[in-house]
Amino acid sequence: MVYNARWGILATGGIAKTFVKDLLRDPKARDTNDVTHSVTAVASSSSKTRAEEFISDINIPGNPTTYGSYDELVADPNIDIIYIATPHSHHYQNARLALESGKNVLCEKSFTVNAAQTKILVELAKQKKLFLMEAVWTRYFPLSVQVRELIQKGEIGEVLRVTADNSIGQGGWDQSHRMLNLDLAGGALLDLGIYSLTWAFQTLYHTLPLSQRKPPSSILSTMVKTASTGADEDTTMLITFPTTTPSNNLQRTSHAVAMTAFPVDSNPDKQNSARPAIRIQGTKGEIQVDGPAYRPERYRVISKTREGEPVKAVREVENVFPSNGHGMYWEADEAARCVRDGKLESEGMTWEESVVIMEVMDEVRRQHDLVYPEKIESTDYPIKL
Ligand SMILES: NC(=O)C1=CN([C@@H]2O[C@H](COP(=O)(O)OP(=O)(O)OC[C@H]3O[C@@H](n4cnc5c(N)ncnc54)[C@H](OP(=O)(O)O)[C@@H]3O)[C@@H](O)[C@H]2O)C=CC1
Ligand SMILES: O=C1OC[C@@H](O)[C@H](O)[C@H]1O
Repeated sequence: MVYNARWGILATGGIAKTFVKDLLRDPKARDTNDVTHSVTAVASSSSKTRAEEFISDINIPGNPTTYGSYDELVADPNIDIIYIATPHSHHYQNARLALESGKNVLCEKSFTVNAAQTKILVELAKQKKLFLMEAVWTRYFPLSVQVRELIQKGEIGEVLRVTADNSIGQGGWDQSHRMLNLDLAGGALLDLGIYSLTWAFQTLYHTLPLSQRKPPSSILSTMVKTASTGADEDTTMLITFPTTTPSNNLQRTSHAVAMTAFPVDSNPDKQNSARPAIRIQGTKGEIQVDGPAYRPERYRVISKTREGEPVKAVREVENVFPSNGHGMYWEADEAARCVRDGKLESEGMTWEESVVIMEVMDEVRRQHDLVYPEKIESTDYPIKL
């Protein structure tokens, strides 16, 4: 039996459009034969007309219902799961609205503005027996799954160090733009740094059995804020994970350097996407992942060669994007399967891991006194933002 997930789309901005286009691509093209997707409703906080335009722009079939408010959307009985695509500042209020109304939720990254908000959403989902997932789409790429499996199989030995960079070399946004606007929880850390942290965590944390996953023992960071709004524009984190599997009785820790920036670029000339944005370094070799970190295109496995040994061939694997998609359909398939199976959370991005990553970002912000407006940081509900 094929399960069809009926989606409600909350907000009609840039990523909502990209996500819905991927939802509409033929699942069979990516060998997904057990779930399909349909969009049954779209809501815009701007107007019902905006929702109608969104539908006609993308040519969404099936005549979805349109709403001029999110309140109406969450009351629609013909929705299995709501995709939240508002700015970071609004995720807590929007996700809470959906959960309080009994709806399953896939919410864009960063999940919320702080860990306290994420914890409340998780408790609510648990209490109401609803599915809730932070939409960290990169984790569901076949490439990410393969890299995690290679690490777990010991292909590069004990992984001791990861460097992950998600820097875009862009700027010049207006102060009100969501990338810079503190009222929308803008800045590099929450928007882009989350992907560098994703790589640190999915390699050094997620690859361990659940019982062995331990939050970082130390977090050091540096941050540069933009003069215009005070949002962070260049943030680097050094994250140390406690040892869980001592090798040869050596109490070694692993660590990650997670970087993100607006003014510098992980791939400056854009001519060659074969720049490793991520390096995963182990005792027996290294896996390099070519950026951008949020939409990686390939990885290569380089085995360590000892003096006198023949050099082993470098294995390079492309991440293929079936039906010329963006790659958001893999997370959508995962969400649909979880809802179908009555799972409340996804194994690829557990609630616990989302909370730990939010706690890392809280700590980095604390170290640099980066605070968003009180309304945005608040756990009160409902608040009109
Ligand atoms: N996974 C990925 O690759 C990407 C994820 N993102 C994430 O998606 C989210 C949205 O980003 P993006 O689509 O680029 O943002 P946009 O600014 O393009 O869209 C945001 C939408 O949110 C709604 N919204 C509600 N309240 C506000 C408000 N006060 N100010 C602005 N918008 C508001 C609007 O829709 P409406 O008027 O219809 O209600 C708006 O169109 C962010 O969390 C971001 O981190 C972004 C880009 C890529
Ligand atoms: O999630 C994202 O990935 C792609 C970036 O361009 C975007 O700013 C960010 O929100």
